[in-house]
Amino acid sequence: MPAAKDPAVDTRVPVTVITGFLGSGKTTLVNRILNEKHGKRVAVIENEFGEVGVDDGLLINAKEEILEMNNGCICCTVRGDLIKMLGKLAKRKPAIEAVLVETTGLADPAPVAQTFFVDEAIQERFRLDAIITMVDAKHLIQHLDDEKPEGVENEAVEQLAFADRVILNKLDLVTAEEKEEVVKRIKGINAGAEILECTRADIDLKRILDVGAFSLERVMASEPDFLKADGADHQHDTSVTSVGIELEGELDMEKLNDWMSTLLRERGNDLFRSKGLLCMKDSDEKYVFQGIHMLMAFASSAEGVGKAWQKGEKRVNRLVFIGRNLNREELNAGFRACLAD
Ligand SMILES: Nc1nc2c(ncn2[C@@H]2O[C@H](COP(=O)(O)OP(=O)(O)OP(=O)(O)O)[C@@H](O)[C@H]2O)c(=O)[nH]1
Repeated sequence: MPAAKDPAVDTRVPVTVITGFLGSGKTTLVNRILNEKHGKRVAVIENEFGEVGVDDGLLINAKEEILEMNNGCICCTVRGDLIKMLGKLAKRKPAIEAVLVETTGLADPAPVAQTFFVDEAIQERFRLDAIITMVDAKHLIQHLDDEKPEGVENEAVEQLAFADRVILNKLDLVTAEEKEEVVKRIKGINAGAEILECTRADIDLKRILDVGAFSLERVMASEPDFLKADGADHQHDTSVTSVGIELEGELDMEKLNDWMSTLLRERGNDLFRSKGLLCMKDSDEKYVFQGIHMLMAFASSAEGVGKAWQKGEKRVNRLVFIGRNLNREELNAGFRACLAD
């Protein structure tokens, strides 16, 4: 086992892994951290599930470094990319002082954590500070109870089990009784992690950043093979897929609203997540669509959500659906029909 360094003299760059199911509020938390005047040079590594990335358009225009990894899942195929990115960050001048890794909503955090202990060069420069798991208070129980095919992990359970801190987000969407039920379920999976309650990821960042909460010894005590696992032992639920659509042209807001409302009302159970960056007829603003099961919302860059279209930026609509039983042709045709005449 690699020797642990004394945290008091450990000068390595702290890395915070932000995990949590699809739509739980990870990007909202990253934006909050980037907005905060903490005076640190922070780099963000983003990994999104799906064929079309949207999160780059949702992160605020920060001076910080944002690195995208969208060619696969961070917990299996792209671990090499993560190591390469960290290697590059380590050479930055002036030096990066903190790294945030936002995983996909379907990632198992264990192999991501393992990266910081199996690669010597990474271990020299970085230390895994904490695994933070975001929880959508409204939808967590549904995801914990989701029946998986034989041998397939439930990501929502894994993400909680591995958490050093749990952020119980979206309290505005649940009653006090519902919240208590969610807390009970979280404690049933992970009794040791501190639970921080909030809405819109509004928490005291001192409770999650540079807290030295990850303990290799503790993980090894419950998972003795943690450092030996090669990622091949965990299987994703292949019935959950994504459909990404990229389409040029201006959309008709009314048609889009009608189509999306009907789609989420009828298919919301299977549609875990939908999100998009959109171009509306007669508007220079970039619109953001956010869907989580049956809940949906539109916002625009005029309201401070996402970034406005940049000068010279090609105005292409990007929309992604993640869920079960997705019908690609139907989704493509439905979206295309929302184009303005
Ligand atoms: N009502 C409510 N909505 C929230 C809260 N926190 C975040 N949201 C909204 O939930 C949606 C998803 O938030 P994100 O931060 O994009 O979630 P995410 O975990 O990054 O999503 P993925 O990366 O797609 O897995 C957005 O529309 C947010 O504005 C909250 O506390 N309450």
